[in-house]
Amino acid sequence: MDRKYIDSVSDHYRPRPHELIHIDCASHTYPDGSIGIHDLCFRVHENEIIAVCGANGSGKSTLLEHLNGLLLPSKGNINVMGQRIDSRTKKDLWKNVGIVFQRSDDQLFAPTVLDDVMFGPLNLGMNRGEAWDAAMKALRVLGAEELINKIPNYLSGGQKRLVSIAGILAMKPKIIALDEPTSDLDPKHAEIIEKVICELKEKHGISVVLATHDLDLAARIADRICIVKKGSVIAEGRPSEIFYNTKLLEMPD
Ligand SMILES: Nc1ncnc2c1ncn2[C@@H]1O[C@H](COP(=O)(O)OP(=O)(O)OP(=O)(O)O)[C@@H](O)[C@H]1O
Repeated sequence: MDRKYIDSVSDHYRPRPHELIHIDCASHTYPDGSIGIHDLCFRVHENEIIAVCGANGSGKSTLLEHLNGLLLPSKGNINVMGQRIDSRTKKDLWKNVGIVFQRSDDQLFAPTVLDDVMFGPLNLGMNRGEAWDAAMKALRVLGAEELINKIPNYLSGGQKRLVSIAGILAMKPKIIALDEPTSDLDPKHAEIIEKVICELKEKHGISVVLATHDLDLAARIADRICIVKKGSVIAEGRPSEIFYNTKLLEMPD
């Protein structure tokens, strides 16, 4: 693995929180031969916010989709809470790891917001009463309960984002991955999403992995930043370690 750029000041001297996900991906190659990620090692610990940052096409979304087994390494392993994930076991992951996609339209399809948010819990085997409770609780956490009877298609971009997050939260996952959660949002909605991400960790003990181009957001809320370049993690550490590393910031794309 080419780790020559990895920041050696990383956090080996800090107490290690419990590891939830460990991805060791020698490569993920798409059917057309494009390499999405390679030589990449990525860990998610209990109760942390990780920001994955990098240029367009650097592999952020590909990495996120490995977190819940939506994609599997062509060569390599994923371990989630001690279980090795393969095509047979990946379904077990879906209740523990939820992904909110970059385009909310990819996720919303039911006739009403409530149906949409209840879909995941019902799919996990909750009865209608339990699914209703889980959906309403998730919508309340996001301050979006007044949207329950709306048609998802007609929501604003910010509302769609909130409902997409609610749909994942209602499944009570331990980890949530958010792909570009604040892109296309006005400052007010971006601020709501930022607050929600912090609360997911602080009040609900959920670990959050976000892929973002917004370095200010990453610096404000992440416990750890991973910089991805051309499919590999080239540096990781606390925001202060990453953003004061001028050598790293001056590296060309
Ligand atoms: N379905 C696919 N088929 C073929 N190649 C793909 C596919 N999805 C992604 N890729 C390729 O994999 C590489 C990584 O793409 P990825 O979408 O993970 O990057 P990203 O960092 O999320 O980009 P962006 O910031 O633009 O969303 C790119 O070269 C991309 O062209």
